[in-house]
Amino acid sequence: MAREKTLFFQIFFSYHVTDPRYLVSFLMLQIGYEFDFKREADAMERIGYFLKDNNKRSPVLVPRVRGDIVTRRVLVMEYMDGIPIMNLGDEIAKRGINPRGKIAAAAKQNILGSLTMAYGQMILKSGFFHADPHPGNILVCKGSEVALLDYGQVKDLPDALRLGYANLILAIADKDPKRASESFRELGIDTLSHCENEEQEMFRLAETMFDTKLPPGVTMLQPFSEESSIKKIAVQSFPEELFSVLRTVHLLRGLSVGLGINYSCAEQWRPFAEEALYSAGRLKEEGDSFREIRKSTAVNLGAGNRDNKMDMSYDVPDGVDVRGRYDPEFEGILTRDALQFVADLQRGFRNHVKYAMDCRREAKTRYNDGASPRFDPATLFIRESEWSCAAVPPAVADRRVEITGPVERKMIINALNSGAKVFMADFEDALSPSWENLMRGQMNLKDAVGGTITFDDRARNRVYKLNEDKDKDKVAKLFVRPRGWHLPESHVFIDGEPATGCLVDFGLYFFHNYATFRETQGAGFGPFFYLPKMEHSREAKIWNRVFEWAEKRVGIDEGTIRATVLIETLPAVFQMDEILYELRDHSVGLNCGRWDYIFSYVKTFQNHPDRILPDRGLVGMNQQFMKSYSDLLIRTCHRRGVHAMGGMAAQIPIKDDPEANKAALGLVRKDKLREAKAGHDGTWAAHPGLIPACNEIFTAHMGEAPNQIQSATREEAASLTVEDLLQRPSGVRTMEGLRLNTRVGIQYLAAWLTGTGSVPLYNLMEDAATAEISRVQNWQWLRYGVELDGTGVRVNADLFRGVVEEEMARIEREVGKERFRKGMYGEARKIFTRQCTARSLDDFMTLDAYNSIVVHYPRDATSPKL
Ligand SMILES: CC(=O)SCCNC(=O)CCNC(=O)[C@H](O)C(C)(C)COP(=O)(O)OP(=O)(O)OC[C@H]1O[C@@H](n2cnc3c(N)ncnc32)[C@H](O)[C@@H]1OP(=O)(O)O
Ligand SMILES: O=CC(=O)O
Repeated sequence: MAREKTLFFQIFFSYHVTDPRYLVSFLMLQIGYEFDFKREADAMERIGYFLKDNNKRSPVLVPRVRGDIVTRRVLVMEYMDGIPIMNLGDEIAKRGINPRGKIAAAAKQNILGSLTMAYGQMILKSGFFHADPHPGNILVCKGSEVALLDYGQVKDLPDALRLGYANLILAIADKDPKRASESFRELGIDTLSHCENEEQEMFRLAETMFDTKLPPGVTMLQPFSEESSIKKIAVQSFPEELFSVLRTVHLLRGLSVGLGINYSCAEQWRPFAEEALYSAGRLKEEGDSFREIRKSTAVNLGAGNRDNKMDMSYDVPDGVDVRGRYDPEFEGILTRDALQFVADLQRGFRNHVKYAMDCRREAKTRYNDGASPRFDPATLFIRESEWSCAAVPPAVADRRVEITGPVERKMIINALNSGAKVFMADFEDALSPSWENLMRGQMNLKDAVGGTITFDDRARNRVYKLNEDKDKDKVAKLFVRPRGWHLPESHVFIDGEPATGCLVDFGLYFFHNYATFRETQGAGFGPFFYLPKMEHSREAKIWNRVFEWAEKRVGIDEGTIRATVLIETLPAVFQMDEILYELRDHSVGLNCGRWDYIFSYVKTFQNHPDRILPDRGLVGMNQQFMKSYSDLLIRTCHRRGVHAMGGMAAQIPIKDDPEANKAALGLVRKDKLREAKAGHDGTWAAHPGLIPACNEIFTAHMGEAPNQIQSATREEAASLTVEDLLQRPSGVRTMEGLRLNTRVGIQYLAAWLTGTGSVPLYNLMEDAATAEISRVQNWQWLRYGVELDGTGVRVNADLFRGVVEEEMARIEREVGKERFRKGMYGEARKIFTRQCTARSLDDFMTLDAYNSIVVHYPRDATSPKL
């Protein structure tokens, strides 16, 4: 902070050294103001009202004044209970909080975010602002709320300067040197530049003076170094009124340095600058690009602006902190009541989830020490006794073809219209869980359940909407797959911790849709869910309790929410009866999540050199461990009276090669025929183009019967042994296998990092589960230095480095230079390589990659790393 003050005075002197009267009059004026308490009280009230009027909740606390007893010499105001921001470090230490941990980072972001928001609004929207954010004037109160004290130094910017400054903020945020130069002129900042690249230097000067962001690695600016813009450009005149802005920005920068958060206030203030210029008629709403800018910022120029309000934050209940970008469109999802519902869920179940994750870690240690998953003797009675799950709801008795896909608007409409019986709308493996994707996904589902969803594809002049006769069963029934228990939602903090991702997905979807869903889709049942990646029945028990809790909370009949559990981890195959038992009142079957299952095989046996997989392409349903798993699942489900769903063939239609397309479709048909014959009640399709074939095969096999629950008992599967279930898949390991894993893994991650969670690659569907196989298989081959068949070559770090290099070059050739340059391939390569070469295998690649897509408000504030 002291450094920032020095910098401010250095700049001050450099501009006014020729006329010391400036400094004397400036100081006299400020000192006079400091001792006029009546003026101070008025300023405090004016700013307090302004911030309250323009926000649902003021970003900072402004003390209330006891106006009746204020005089020029006496100021009486509300007592603010907090600690000075200078003591924040001590307080964090005193409370035993890790100063570099997530909680401390979250608190600091909150503090700086609140101050930035308040100052942006005051300076740019009102022009009347508190001009003294030095640390002594900032208190940190309960829940990281910030109180702003001491209104002795306030500034009332003339409109011309306020708008000129708004223009400069946009120039800095947009990195537009031309606009910055124009703004300088507009503000009356004259320079005497004789340097070569004058416009660029002016822009650097603008950034140095009016933005908080420091260049990478710099913690202190050196304004008078030979390289500095101030040296290169002599500032001849500078409007005195702007000094308070300059000083405020520099104090904010000092705070940000102190808090360890390097961020750009110009970027954060862009919406306020736009609002100011827009209201003054200087910025026109022109076409899509302007709307896009508005969408991507936190400003509310939409409905909320009609009454001239600018709501910049969600209305949250106590203990809830939404760190994701504010968007007025998301407000319909993030209502106070919905957030309260999610917070109550989180509070009720967080300890159960933590315990379950601890148990996962313990089991992992056992497997790493040589044990294998097995049936649990303690739950023999569940496996051996006769019991059934609750009857299948009539609305979903027939599930012969289910389509899956991310919660993307057009795909939701296409999937619901596709002719499939069910659409599994995915917040999990097919979705990259960015804030935007999650919130838009919730909005899309709400519209889908309400039957109002439409999508206007202007480029193709096509409007998408739901099939007209939805009452005639032409619209697929919706199942929603929330994320797995392990994934956090780092844009929503509850009581200082990131929320559990699946509780946010479930909570928001359930809260907004349960009533309509039950009326229009579920015939009194629902909503319906798919539950992923569980390893043990204790995790199913948590879900069961969540369902009971939700039913009770909203007053619907117990046992009417229904869920299908994906059996997609190796330990879970030994827990199928137990999982159904825990969910017996809420179950509607199990599903063979084959891709995650393969991934889990490698993960579970990561320390078992005798379990190394062949090429990924060879690990199909014909391998003994895969076939046995599907057979046992069918037997288990049918014995308990629920659906045994098949899985996903990876082939998708191939548009430009009829022969290849025929072959791909042939493989899908073969896979579906195997499933139907084995006794599955239905299957998954990745693409609408596969639905007719899947339908035809299941219908040919099942006829008019809605399922095979009664007819395909598969009693003989009871004799399957542990060895059948664990048998290592056979086949060769090849250089091409290693290469394919590498280019698929990197391309998938590159797509995921840019917001796409399922992609077609080499004519196959790729999502997080299939990409995980590529990752863990490379890791396994590297870890054990496997010999590639027919070459005598062993996989090692050098070989892998070369493969990565060559495959990156191939990807660049395939996708084209331009797309490659603009994409996230470099970052994806880094993550994928790190994951494949790590000493110990990370549980999930997406946990690591998630750090790259979490964006907290304010943007660029450091996000807690997982
Ligand atoms: C292992 C697991 O967890 S499996 C479950 C998770 N994975 C999934 O759900 C994958 C779902 N499938 C998909 O995402 C896509 O089909 C992909 C990425 C595999 C292929 O996508 P694309 O190559 O873009 O498909 P393509 O161009 O052939 O699409 C043609 C049309 O079908 C639509 N479409 C494709 N797949 C789907 C789908 N799953 N649901 C709804 N519509 C779809 C497209 O939107 C497009 O519509 P349009 O003609 O109106 O524009
Ligand atoms: O989630 C499905 C899978 O196959 O994995």
